[in-house]
Amino acid sequence: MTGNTFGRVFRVTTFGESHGYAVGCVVDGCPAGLSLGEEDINRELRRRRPGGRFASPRKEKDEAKIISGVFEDKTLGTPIAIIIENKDADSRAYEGIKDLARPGHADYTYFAKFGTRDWRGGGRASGRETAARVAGGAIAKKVLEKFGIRIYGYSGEIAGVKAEVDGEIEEIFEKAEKSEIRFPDAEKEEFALERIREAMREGESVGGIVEIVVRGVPAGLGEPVFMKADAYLAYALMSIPAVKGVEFGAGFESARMRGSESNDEMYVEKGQVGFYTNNAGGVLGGITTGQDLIIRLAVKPTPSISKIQKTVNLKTLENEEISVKGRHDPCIVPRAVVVAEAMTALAILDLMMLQGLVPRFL
Ligand SMILES: Cc1cc2nc3c(=O)[nH]c(=O)nc-3n(C[C@H](O)[C@H](O)[C@H](O)COP(=O)(O)O)c2cc1C
Ligand SMILES: C=C(O[C@@H]1CC(C(=O)O)=C[C@@H](OP(=O)(O)O)[C@H]1O)C(=O)O
Repeated sequence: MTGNTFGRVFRVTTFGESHGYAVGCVVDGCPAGLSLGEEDINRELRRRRPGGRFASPRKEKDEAKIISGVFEDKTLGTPIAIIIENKDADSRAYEGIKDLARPGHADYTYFAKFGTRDWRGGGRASGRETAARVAGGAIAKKVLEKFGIRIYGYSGEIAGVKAEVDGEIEEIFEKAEKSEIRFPDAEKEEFALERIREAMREGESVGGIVEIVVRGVPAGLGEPVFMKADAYLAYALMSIPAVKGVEFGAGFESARMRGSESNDEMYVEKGQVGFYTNNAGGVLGGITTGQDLIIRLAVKPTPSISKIQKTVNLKTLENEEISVKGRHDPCIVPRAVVVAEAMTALAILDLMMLQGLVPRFL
């Protein structure tokens, strides 16, 4: 048990360090006969890759090479191995701080656990590792599409600026995809951008909220009592670096409601059970209700900032000060959206496969 694999039936193992030769993944358990090409994966990788005015300026093409498991554009049912080369790692900014633990990053805890670490960047704790999850998630998304399940993600809040959205999720998603920061509210976007710019000027960073809506999930997915659909999704989503909280539906707001406000009242129409509201976020008793899944993730501000902070030298055990230079995301939220979609896809597909809902041959 090394913690590098997610999933019970549809399993994804990621490998690679941010400043090593490559990152990548091995996907095991994918049904045979799924049409799959590198472009299916690259489309998702492009949505996540660094670059642009409000992201790390590291220039990575993030082009996937499929080196196993696909023949004549179809999956074989054998392990699918994908490699994404690191083409633009630049370790110079890390040389002067190689023994210092960046506050908020994983330098101290990796050192405490392993007694060593790849100081050239975040290593396996780097946001770069999430490119590999997005590659695996792209495959899961393709399988889910066959079952009419679609996952939509966007930036719900950035630096305290909330997107006001309403209307169909497809439209919200399209608006978000047009925005540099995946913010679906054009009016408020300028305020969010200004908060990011301000943080950048001050050597700071900001956080926010990723929102995920999953449409087309059948009622009845998820296992009592521990492999609950919400518990498993929360586990998947909390594994994303910088995610500090996950809520479903009314989430933490439920704590302030009365029973009659929180309960989703029900009705029957033409023999079908329906709900007037969705405070549950699409899960009751760990089992999906057939409504949209509504999930929100709290993403913390990027830990690597140039503002001077107190820290420790892991070698000499002396108190020191640190200012982190280099190429960092001023706000992780817009890029984490894509990672959250991928982890959602992996968890939902795995739950479906656990229940025997996906044949071995598609
Ligand atoms: C897509 C993505 C991009 C990230 N970019 C950066 C970055 O540029 N600089 C940084 O210090 N942390 C970045 N992070 C966050 C760190 O990887 C994360 O905070 C660190 O591993 C510590 O883990 P924790 O915050 O989950 O405790 C990024 C995370 C993600 C998901
Ligand atoms: C390279 C990516 O993001 C990186 C995530 C990251 C971190 O510490 O998490 C630090 C920066 O990289 P570097 O190690 O080069 O300083 C980001 O650019 C990526 O997501 O592809």
